[in-house]
Amino acid sequence: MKSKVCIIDDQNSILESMEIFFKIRNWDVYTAANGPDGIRLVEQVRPVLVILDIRLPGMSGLEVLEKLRGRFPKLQVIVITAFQTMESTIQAIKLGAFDYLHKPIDIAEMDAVIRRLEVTAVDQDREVEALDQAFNPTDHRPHMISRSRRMKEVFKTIALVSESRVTVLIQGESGTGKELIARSIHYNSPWSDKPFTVMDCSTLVDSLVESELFGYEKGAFTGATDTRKGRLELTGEGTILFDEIGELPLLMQSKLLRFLQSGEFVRVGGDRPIFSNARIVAATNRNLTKLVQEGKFREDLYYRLKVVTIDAPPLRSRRSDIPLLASFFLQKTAYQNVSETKRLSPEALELLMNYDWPGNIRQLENVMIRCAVLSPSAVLSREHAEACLKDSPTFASNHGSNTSLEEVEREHILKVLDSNEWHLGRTCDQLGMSRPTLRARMKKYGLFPSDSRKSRASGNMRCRKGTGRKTTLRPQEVR
Ligand SMILES: Nc1ncnc2c1ncn2[C@@H]1O[C@H](COP(=O)(O)OP(=O)(O)OP(=O)(O)O)[C@@H](O)[C@H]1O
Repeated sequence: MKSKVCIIDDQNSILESMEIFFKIRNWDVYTAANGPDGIRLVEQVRPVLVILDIRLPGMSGLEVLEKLRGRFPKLQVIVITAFQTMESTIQAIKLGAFDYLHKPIDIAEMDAVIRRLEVTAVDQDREVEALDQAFNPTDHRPHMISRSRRMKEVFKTIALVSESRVTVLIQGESGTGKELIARSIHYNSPWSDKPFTVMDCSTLVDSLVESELFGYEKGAFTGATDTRKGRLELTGEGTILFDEIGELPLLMQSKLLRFLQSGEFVRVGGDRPIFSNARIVAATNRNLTKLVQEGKFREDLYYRLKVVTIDAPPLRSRRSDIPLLASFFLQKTAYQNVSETKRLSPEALELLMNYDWPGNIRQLENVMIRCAVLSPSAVLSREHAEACLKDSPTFASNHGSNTSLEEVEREHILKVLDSNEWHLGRTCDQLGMSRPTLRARMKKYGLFPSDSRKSRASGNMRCRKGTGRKTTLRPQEVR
């Protein structure tokens, strides 16, 4: 089926040349010479694209744009202006025009805009439409956005473990979505109406950990003027997440182990054992096996926790998720700020796809919020995305030139392997390499799927914990 375009312009010569331009590109073309006729035409024809002159007799192009935007939010509009006034251009972009062109129209420029629009419209519309269904602001369940093969495995495990109450250990770099995975387990379980509680083991002072977790009796220590329930008790039959479990002090590790073995604990200053049926999930961005070897983490506790383990993959090993996540965060920001959803230009998307994201999804979320809020236009340019990224701690090191050719080649091959989820055929196509050459290079550089994370992690700075973390808690949640 042909795509439809409506051209609204009062100049006959423009209508005619535009009609030819689109017809030879296999579009169905409809024309109108003024605003009211144009609006009626769009209502009848329902095109995917409108080419709109800003200066029209009677009703101005901006008024037409505003009316069309309100009624057809997904309609793409390219505005044409003979007068290069910044105000009307800015106004048009603010009102959601996809792009603008100046008269006299340069065919090459027009072609480039249409190509960009087609890529954006096809790729992003399909995704944003899918996201429209996923993004429901009144639905408070956690939304995990992904289409990558690696995350499908995670989703499967979440589905399987959520039906039971087994202990789950979630491992992964900072910002990979470990807490979101824990929430998904809880909210997909039969106990989703019970509380979800977070015990952040890294931020608590040693002496406070025990009373925070188990609670205390009145008079247990100076300042204990009342009896207080700890997080375990507050969790009831719900789920308690031990975030950054690797940071738990050794003394508390043995107390937690005792609880895991018996299901019972005692409040600080108390003597009555209390039974808890809370579901335990632990998360860590540290290598627990290494901590065990170094004597910093109890081996028996480690095995108690890892009944089921889930590995949250770093974003750079599932680059196919980047467009979807970026669109999701733009949409979320627009909803939170009651503004229009910004879109990524293909060039901006390319930049995001080639970046390594050492701070993972949290970093991408922060960059997209910054882009959405600071971008003056509805379509984010590469330059703008670059400016928003540039404050990221590792951007410079990602783009530095102080590396040998071999290092660059290794990095590039690894990046393409990652983005194709280690599918060798697709990687060969993209690299323009034969399969034996690719295999030889992989051998030379020691690239194997399981090494993907290790080989990169060493060079990357970690995002500081807490940046961009949501602080709003739902009624059933306790932090
Ligand atoms: N698949 C996803 N879809 C949408 N948002 C996601 C996804 N994964 C993570 N996020 C978002 O990214 C941010 C970081 O996620 P989260 O806090 O779960 O990471 P984390 O691994 O627990 O980080 P840390 O180790 O620093 O505690 C959150 O705002 C979260 O909502």
